[in-house]
Amino acid sequence: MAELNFSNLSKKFDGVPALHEINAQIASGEFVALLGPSGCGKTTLLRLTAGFEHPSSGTIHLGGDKVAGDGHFVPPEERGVGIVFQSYALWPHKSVHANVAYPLEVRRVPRPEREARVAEALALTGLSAFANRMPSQLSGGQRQRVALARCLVFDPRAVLLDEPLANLDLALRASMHEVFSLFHRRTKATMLYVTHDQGEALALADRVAVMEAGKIRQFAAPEVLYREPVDCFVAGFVGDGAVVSAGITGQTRENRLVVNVFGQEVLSRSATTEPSHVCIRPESITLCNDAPIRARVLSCTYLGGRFRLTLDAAGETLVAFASQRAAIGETLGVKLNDLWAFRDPGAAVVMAKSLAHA
Ligand SMILES: Nc1ncnc2c1ncn2[C@@H]1O[C@H](COP(=O)(O)OP(=O)(O)OP(=O)(O)O)[C@@H](O)[C@H]1O
Repeated sequence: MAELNFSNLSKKFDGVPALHEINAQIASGEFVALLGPSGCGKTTLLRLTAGFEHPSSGTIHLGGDKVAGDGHFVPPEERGVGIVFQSYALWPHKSVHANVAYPLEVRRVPRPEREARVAEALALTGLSAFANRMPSQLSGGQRQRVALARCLVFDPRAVLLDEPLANLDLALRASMHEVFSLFHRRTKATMLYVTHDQGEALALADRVAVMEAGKIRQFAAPEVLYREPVDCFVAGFVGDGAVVSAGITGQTRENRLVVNVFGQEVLSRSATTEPSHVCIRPESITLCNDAPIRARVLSCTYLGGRFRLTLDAAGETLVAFASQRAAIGETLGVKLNDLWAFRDPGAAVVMAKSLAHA
């Protein structure tokens, strides 16, 4: 397996930027998810890595070799990357065994070795009993496992997956998460996984690159994205909760900030002393009758074991968990603790604009 490196990578289609100055390093054996809304450039980054597109500028290195950029271009079939598509892309007239064996036939691997490697790939993906079936005789999840086995069998330098679970129903998606995790643990493959489903990205990846409008906004471990988002976009896109503007009023000896939220002083973790916003996750909210921040219940949904409430506090929508059902329209007290404060890069611009108007 090999590390993957993007350096100042940009791509334009007919002069319109789809990716802008992407810089990222993916370690050998790392599982990275590309997460972002439709049109943010995830698939374009994957296609550039596979060799289906040429970069407009910048370079891509795979395992230390330059595969694209600066006048170099290694074609897809020579990059040694495996690709798993949403549509499975299996040969319909070949059995499961023949589909998985195909990449080895193309590479002229001798039959005994081929048989051993196919058997191993089928065992790894739990498909040994299905070797003689045709793709039409398999479920969607089983077909996707064949695509995974076909990818794994030739020992690729990296595995690229483009929304591989998008065609499957919710229950099957959850069980496929375990298949992907197991696949990754056993093969130690370098994996680049495109999804717009944040649950999938946070559950599966070692690190997640959150993209928006052709740029990477934050590239970090799932728990860091959730607990320490760098800007309003990431805070709002990843995880549940609210993003509210807030100003600093003090600092504790433990380097916690005291910020003013809804007219109350609240302790916050932060990487800056000039925050513009706080991120309020459900875990930061305790509901208690005598708390000074008052919030009106907008909705109450039973999640099994607990209720998810949406609350209106001074015009902002908060999300909280409760052990008991709350009535819609009821007013509750909200206590905030352990928020995350950050400075949104856009905040300075907003301030400058409003000053200019004044
Ligand atoms: N071949 C192409 N020609 C012109 N524009 C393209 C082409 N491929 C992609 N684009 C544009 O580049 C931008 C990024 O597209 P891309 O498919 O990478 O987004 P994405 O994040 O994968 O979206 P989705 O989640 O909807 O698949 C979009 O604005 C898209 O319209």
